[in-house]
Amino acid sequence: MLSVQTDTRLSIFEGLQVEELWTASRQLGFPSALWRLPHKNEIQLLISIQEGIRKCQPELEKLSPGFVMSNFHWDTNEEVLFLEGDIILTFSEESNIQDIQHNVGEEHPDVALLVSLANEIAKQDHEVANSDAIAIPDLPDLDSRARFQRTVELAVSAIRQNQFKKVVLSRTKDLPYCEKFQPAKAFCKLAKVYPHAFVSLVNLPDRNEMWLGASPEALVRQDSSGTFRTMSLAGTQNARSEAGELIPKFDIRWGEKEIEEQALVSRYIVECFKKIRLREYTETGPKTVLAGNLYHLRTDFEVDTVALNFPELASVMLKLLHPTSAVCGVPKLPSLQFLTEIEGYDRSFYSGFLGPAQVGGDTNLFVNLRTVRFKEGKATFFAGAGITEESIPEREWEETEMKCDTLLKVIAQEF
Ligand SMILES: C=C(O[C@H]1C=CC=C(C(=O)O)[C@@H]1O)C(=O)O
Repeated sequence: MLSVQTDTRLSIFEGLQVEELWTASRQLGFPSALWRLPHKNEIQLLISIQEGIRKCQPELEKLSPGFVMSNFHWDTNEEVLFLEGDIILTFSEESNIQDIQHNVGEEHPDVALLVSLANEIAKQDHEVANSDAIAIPDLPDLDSRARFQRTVELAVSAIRQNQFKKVVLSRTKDLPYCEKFQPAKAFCKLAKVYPHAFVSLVNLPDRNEMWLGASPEALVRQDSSGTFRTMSLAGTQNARSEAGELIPKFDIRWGEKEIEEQALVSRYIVECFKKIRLREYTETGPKTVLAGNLYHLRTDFEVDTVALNFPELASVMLKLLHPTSAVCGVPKLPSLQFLTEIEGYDRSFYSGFLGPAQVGGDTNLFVNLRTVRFKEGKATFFAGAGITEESIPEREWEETEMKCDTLLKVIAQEF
């Protein structure tokens, strides 16, 4: 598909801010995605004007610029959601438009409508606050706590009976949110607070859902120079002391449980490379990394796909890797079966994958973690924890609470 770049000074988008365009696009019912890659300043906004949400095979190197999103339960022959990049705007940190790519000309009536609505919104009162938009309950949710801890006990006993070695069990936390809540504002706040994360906000109008997240975990990345990257991420510790201060990285000590939990994920990735007889990869780590309010253990893997003449590596690895043992378990099939039966809810897009494909020649898919779904006045936070033989149910519950807090503490605060 033809992609045209516009001189931003001559564009009808000139002067518009990311939040105005996001809100206008949402009001007009256009599927859209907003994201900020880890350690980057630019924010990108993709709007699908013409076709709504499509489905496609994730043959990543063959896709036109767009945004991919998949459920956790994804069979490798199944298609994934694809938001076509009819317009892709790049904003600087100060929210100025730096670059515009589009398949749809600026003379298209829907583009004109979008811009005129965004201009209207820009003129409106900016004082609408996000404060108190999400109500945080004072009381712990004892029912779901007891239920989750029971699933952990059952997992530990299944592990002791050698049904599997590790399983990642997850849960949700539902909170009401009101009309005042502005997701694009929450996105900008998360992007500022979590420079290490892949921060994203996706609007899926046909489901009447929005997904906001700050993921610490890359699944497959392949840039235009042909470097492929993935990582194993597991093991969790609070990064803040009781006084709320950041604990220095060098003070963090990992127990055997976490070291083994993360090593299982690394081994799983190496097994995937072995399946395709790929030996030329570099492996760095494990090292302690900060992810929002938490520390994790991470090992990075890198492959030069040009040297190996393997341009489709990202697509091949996506099918092999998902679901990794950071979100499912080891071995994959019995742990998947166990969690599907025991969790008692549908993970939907949580612990699936999402991200831009072929935008500027780069593909960056992340595991959909530290995420919240907004639907019909209910904000549903999702979090999981890796369960091994040594797991203590209460601690695993606390870990899922801390993971929910990664988003909750930031977006429920006053703006
Ligand atoms: C499953 C989640 O995190 C994964 C990634 C990092 C650490 C994890 C852990 O320590 O259990 C999980 O494997 C989640 O955030 O919901």
